[in-house]
Amino acid sequence: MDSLKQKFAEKALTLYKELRAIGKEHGDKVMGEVTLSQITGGARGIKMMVWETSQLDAQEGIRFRGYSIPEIKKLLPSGPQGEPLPEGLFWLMLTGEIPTEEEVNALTKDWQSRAEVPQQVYTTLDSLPADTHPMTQFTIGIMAMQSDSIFDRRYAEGMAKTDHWDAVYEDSMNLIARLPRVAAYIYRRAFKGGEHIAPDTSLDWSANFAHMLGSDDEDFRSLMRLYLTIHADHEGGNASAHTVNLVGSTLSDPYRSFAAGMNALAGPLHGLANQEVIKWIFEMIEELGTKTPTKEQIQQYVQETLDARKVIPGYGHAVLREPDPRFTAQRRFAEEYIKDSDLIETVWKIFDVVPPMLEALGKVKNPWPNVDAHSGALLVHYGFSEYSFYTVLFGVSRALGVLAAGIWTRALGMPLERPKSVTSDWIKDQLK
Ligand SMILES: CC(=O)SCCNC(=O)CCNC(=O)[C@H](O)C(C)(C)COP(=O)(O)OP(=O)(O)OC[C@H]1O[C@@H](n2cnc3c(N)ncnc32)[C@H](O)[C@@H]1OP(=O)(O)O
Ligand SMILES: O=C([O-])CC(=O)C(=O)O
Repeated sequence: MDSLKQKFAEKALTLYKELRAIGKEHGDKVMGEVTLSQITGGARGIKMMVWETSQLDAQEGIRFRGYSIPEIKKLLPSGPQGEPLPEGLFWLMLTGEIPTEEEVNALTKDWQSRAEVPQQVYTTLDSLPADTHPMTQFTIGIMAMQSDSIFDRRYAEGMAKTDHWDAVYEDSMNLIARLPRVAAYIYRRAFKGGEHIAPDTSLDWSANFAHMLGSDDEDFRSLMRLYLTIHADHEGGNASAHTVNLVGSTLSDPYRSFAAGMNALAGPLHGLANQEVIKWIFEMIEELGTKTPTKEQIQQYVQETLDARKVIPGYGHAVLREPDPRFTAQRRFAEEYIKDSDLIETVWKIFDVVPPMLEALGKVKNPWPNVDAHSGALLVHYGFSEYSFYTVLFGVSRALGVLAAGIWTRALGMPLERPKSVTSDWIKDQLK
């Protein structure tokens, strides 16, 4: 057994026993109550699952195993310019421990050894029109690998419940190892005439992904390390993570549950907002006829969007009530690495203009930017302006969190997820 799996197995067994005992002794303890507006309002704030890998605070933002983004940046093993390696975050999410450089290097090598993508994935992708949305290609590519599922095969062979986590671990590691190759293949066939770039196995997971996309720029590698780290996990209730959890709870294997989650990420109110943001900015620049719009011009354009009864993409959040620390981390990156970008200046001006306008509407609970408000402008700076691809990048990162959490969920023996729905008549009856 590799050292990560060994370490995880020890921790998971201890927590499994602990949770069982807690459940037995305190199972009836009331942990909250549910209001009518929560039932009709998208289940905001209802606690209904255990998610070990991260927890979100409305003010502070995400903490991975207790560590904030600035702490992660300081503590995790990093690339040459100091940006954290996502391999380290994956290790942390599975074990609760900050890994050593040696441990992270071993994980990089482990993923390299699993990264070969079966030929049928490329054949399947090649059969699709090249202009099929990259997120559609991504989920089809993932599903084309499903026949390789170790969980699926072992389940059919009669695997014991206590071994489920082990098979999910193997599938998850294989998926994470392969996803950059699948994603880069989609990018190059959709936008670079099918001229593919062979992997460079001397590089870490992020730098190799950057390389296969078409860039060996050291700054872009750093951006990818940061990007793939900060998008990885956002506790369990967000739409993509929750979908993975729900589908996985039926013992559908990691390929199927992850593909399902990616279809949730592809919605414009969730991960696809990253493409919507840059599309909205490009349209604004075109309409105004200037790459350096003033705050007054931006204000006017925001008003037009609101008047057309559309949302301002990249702003607002279901949980956060302060600027997203993932937005701030990207801003800091831009301040450090990028000088004189009109587009990034525009993103910052939008940040000055939008919040008071949303606040003035009197209904928006969070007027601040989320992670998607900044990411596109950074990618455009490094030459990646094909914004329909952006959510695939998000998905590659999100795999780290949802698959790590999925391993935990199986190790803790969590049951089939099945919350309760009610009819409007039932609600009216309750109010009588
Ligand atoms: C990675 C991520 O998923 S981060 C989120 C990415 N999504 C976006 O950026 C899309 C734009 N933002 C939004 O649509 C929302 O803020 C969401 C979907 C993120 C959160 O939705 P909710 O939790 O329902 O937000 P909230 O409770 O504040 O919504 C109340 C009202 O404000 C509106 N509102 C919220 N955000 C915005 C916005 N950015 N622009 C305009 N109106 C907004 C809602 O549409 C809703 O209007 P309604 O009552 O007329 O239907
Ligand atoms: O937490 C949410 O609801 C959405 C989000 O920011 C994410 O999934 O990264």
